[in-house]
Parts: sequence; C-alpha cells; structure tokens
Amino acid sequence: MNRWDKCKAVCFRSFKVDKIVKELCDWLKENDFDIESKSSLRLIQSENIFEGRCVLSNKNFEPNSTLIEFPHQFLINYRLSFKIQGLVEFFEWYNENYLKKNNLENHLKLSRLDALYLLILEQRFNPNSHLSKFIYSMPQSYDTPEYFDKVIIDNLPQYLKFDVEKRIDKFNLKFNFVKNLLAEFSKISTDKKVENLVENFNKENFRWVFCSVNSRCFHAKETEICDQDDIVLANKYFGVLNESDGELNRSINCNSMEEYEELNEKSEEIRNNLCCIIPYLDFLNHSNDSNAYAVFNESDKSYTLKSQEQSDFSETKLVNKDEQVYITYGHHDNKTLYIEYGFILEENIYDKITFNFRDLKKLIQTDENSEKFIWQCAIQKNLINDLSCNKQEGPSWSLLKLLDLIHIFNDDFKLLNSKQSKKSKNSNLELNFYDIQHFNFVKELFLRILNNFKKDFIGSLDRLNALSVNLKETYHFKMSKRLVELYLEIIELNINLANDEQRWAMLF
Ligand SMILES: C[S@@+](CC[C@H](N)C(=O)[O-])C[C@H]1O[C@@H](n2cnc3c(N)ncnc32)[C@H](O)[C@@H]1O
Repeated sequence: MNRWDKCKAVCFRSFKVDKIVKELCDWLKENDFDIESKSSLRLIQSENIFEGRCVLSNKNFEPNSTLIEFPHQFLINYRLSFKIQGLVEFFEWYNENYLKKNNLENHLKLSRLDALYLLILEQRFNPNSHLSKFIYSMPQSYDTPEYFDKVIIDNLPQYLKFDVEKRIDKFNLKFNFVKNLLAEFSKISTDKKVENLVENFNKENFRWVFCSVNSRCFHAKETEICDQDDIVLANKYFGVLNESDGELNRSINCNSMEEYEELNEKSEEIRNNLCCIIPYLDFLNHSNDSNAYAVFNESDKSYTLKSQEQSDFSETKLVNKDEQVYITYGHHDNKTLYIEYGFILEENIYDKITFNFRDLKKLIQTDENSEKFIWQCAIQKNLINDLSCNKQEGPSWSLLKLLDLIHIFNDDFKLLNSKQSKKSKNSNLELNFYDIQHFNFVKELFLRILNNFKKDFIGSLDRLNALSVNLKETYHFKMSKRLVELYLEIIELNINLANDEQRWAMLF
C-alpha cells in the first residue's frame, strides 16, 4: 500500500470508527457509565493502519495513576450467560442428557469459555440484545490464521504450521461439538432465542466469536468476577475449575514428555476459562514497552487501567497527552502474537525460536530407556521451560545443557570416551547439572537442529514466493512471509554464533 492509499484508508476507517465509538460511549452512558466525562481517554483509528483502533490519552499522567476504572458490571464473562433463559435451558439439558450419562473426555465437554462464546453469539443476533452496541464495536473479521487462505498455511515452515494447524483443529473440534449439541437440543426446545442461535451457529459466525474472544480478552480469577451462585452453577455445568491444577511448577512431577505436554495444555485450558472481555479496554493495543497496565481491584471488583509505576531500574514509560496508551499482552514471541492476535513486531525483544519435544527427539539416537531418562532429567531439572535461541543471546543455557545430555547418550557420537559420560549412563546422581561439559559436541547438535530448521524455512520462503500475485498482495501473506524472514534471521545469527569459536566459547 503506498502512502496515499494508506492515508485514504485511514480517513475511511476513521469515519467508521467515529460512529462505532459514539455507539459504544452511548451504550456505556445508558448503563450509567459516562466515560466521556469520567475519563481522559479517547478511542480513534491508529495512524498505523495495521494496529486498527487504539486508545489515546487526553492528558499527561503521573506514574502509577489511575487512567480509568471499569465497574464490575462491564466485565463480560460466562456468568452473564446464566441470565439468558434459552442458554440456561441448554446448559440444563446438556447436564441431564450428556454430562450425567456419558463419561466425556475433556475436549468434548462444554466449558466456561464456550458459555462466553454462546453468550456473545446469542447477543449478536438477538434484536433486543443488551450487549449489541458493544458487540458492534468489535471488528468484523480478524488477521489470525483461522482467517487465512489455506494455501498460506500449507506453505509455512513446519515450525509455524504445526501450531497453526493445532489451533485450527481445536477450533474445528469445538465448532462441530457445540453445533451438534445445539442441533440436538433444538429438537426439544421451543425457545425462540435458541432457534435464532441455532440458525446463526455456522462456521463463519463461530470463527468470528472464537477470534473475538481469544484476541480481546483479559484473564481474571473466577472468584474475582463471579458471585458464589454463579460459581455453583458453573461447577454444575462445566465442572469445578481448580485454578492451581494446571500450574507449570507442578511439571516437576511429570514422568514423561507426553505428561508434561498434557499439563501444559491443561494449564492453557484453565487460563482460557478465565477469559473476560472489558468493553473499551479491549481497544488497548500491545507493546513490549507499554506505558500502562490493567489490574483487578479487589475492594470494589472493578478493573483499573493504570500508568506504569516508577521504576528504579529502567526508565518509566509515561502516558503523555495525545499519545497512545499501550498495555502488554504478555512476553510473547512473534509466533504467539501471529497465532493469537494476528500481528507481529519487527523489533520484538521476546522473539525466539523454541524447540519442542519433536524437534529435539530427532537428535536422539539411543535406546528407549536412555531417551526416557533424558526427558525425565529435562523435566525434573527444569530445562524444559526454555529450550530456545534468540537474536541477542543465542541459545538458552537450558537448551545447551539438554544438548549436552543428549550427546552423552547419543549412539551417534562414537567419540564418546570420557569415563564420566560412561559412568553417568548408569547413574542419574553422577550427572553434572551445573556446567556444560562437551561444548564441541553441543555445538554439533545445535548446528544440526539449526540447519534442519534453515532448510525448512528456506523451502517455505521459496514456496511462498511462488504463490499467486493476488494472494501475495494480501496482508495475511505479507505478514506470514515477514515472519518467516524474521525467524530465518534468528536461525542464521545462531549458526554464525556457533561457527565463531571465540563467541561460542564465551557462552560457557
Ligand atoms: C485487544 S485488540 C486491540 C484493539 C484493536 N486494535 C481494534 O481495532 O479493535 C487486539 C488486536 O489489536 C491489534 N494489535 C494490538 N497491538 C498491536 C500492535 N502492536 N501492532 C499491530 N496490531 C496490534 C491486533 O489485531 C490484535 O488482535
């Protein structure tokens, strides 16, 4: 897009945004929250067209001041679905006919997150909806991979494709499960709202609500937002949510990588069930260097947006007049931003390549018991949480230590001759977990994995470049290609680092 096109697009969008903002502010006012008089913030179309809409400050704020407080009633989570008669009937029917009768696997159960999807969809198509003006303020479509042309996904490197496909599978599984349940329920329901919801529950609409919630939610504890009565109902329909169940610090008790990955997924699922959307605050964009943060306020159950606190260690990023207010969505690498939010950052200090179980397994050429032992050590010694390399520091210490371990047990390394290594094959206790012992072998393994990745990424770039001209004009294509290039840069920088004897030796 050239500068003129960009300018035209911004003007057009700004016009639309004004109308959306007005509706949203009117809606808040109708619900006793006059945001225009209460706050020093305003919503506009960002000058960076790819950022969409954004929140701007009308004045300078001191560090640690309150920018705005959102009353509890505007925190939208599953509990509001219990106020909709048709949905409550559906949950009751599901409880009686499914939950009690079948021993369902977790992914085939309704969850709190599904209740939030259903609430927003029901309200979107309900002519008397309480939330319709807020829902109108949400984007009509998204830039997350659920919206991509499949050809783009098919031609991504395995590193990205695997997670993108996993996400799309999850979406499809959820869609089919809820659709079938609703279809069965509609046979016995006479509620007009349910009829309406079933009619509108198609793939396109579910995709929209799936992405709306996932890319615009905050996370808040159930006990912070819900009354005890809501929690009792939620436990009945969706099971008890033990918020500490999925905590990763319990990974230490895992005995295998499969168990560890399961725990990881469970922890993500629990977090997803804590999703809540806060109108207006869902317009805040992300920066790694944010000037604000949002926090739950226990005393009055409100959600507060605050300017950053003064820090003794780094320069405090201030909220200044007419500048954008940013929060941080988390210390996300570009793969996560791409999949969860549909954008990437050119300069992302948290960007890295994280090697997973399957990538590293390819390096292990040993017997089953030794392999099991390697993974158990990796989990128990907590190496598993950061098996990555980045642009600034190269490989993480955990990755180097794991490669050191892999090398000791690898039949491939015929040079293996140190007494310590042979002894350590038989005894966990004798393994040294504090230093890396064989940095030349580690280098060889590191280069093996990087070169595999490089081949995959270069192949992907070639295939992407060969796609049709029309597709290459799309934002989804451009963002995907740029992401592949940025990762290729990380791979090449790390290959150079490993090949530079002096710099490599300095890592140990
Ligand atoms: C919570 S919403 C923020 C409001 C959004 N800009 C809008 O117009 O509704 C999150 C979405 O904003 C966009 N976004 C947020 N931060 C961004 C950034 N730093 N660069 C580009 N897009 C960003 C992405 O599309 C993301 O999925």
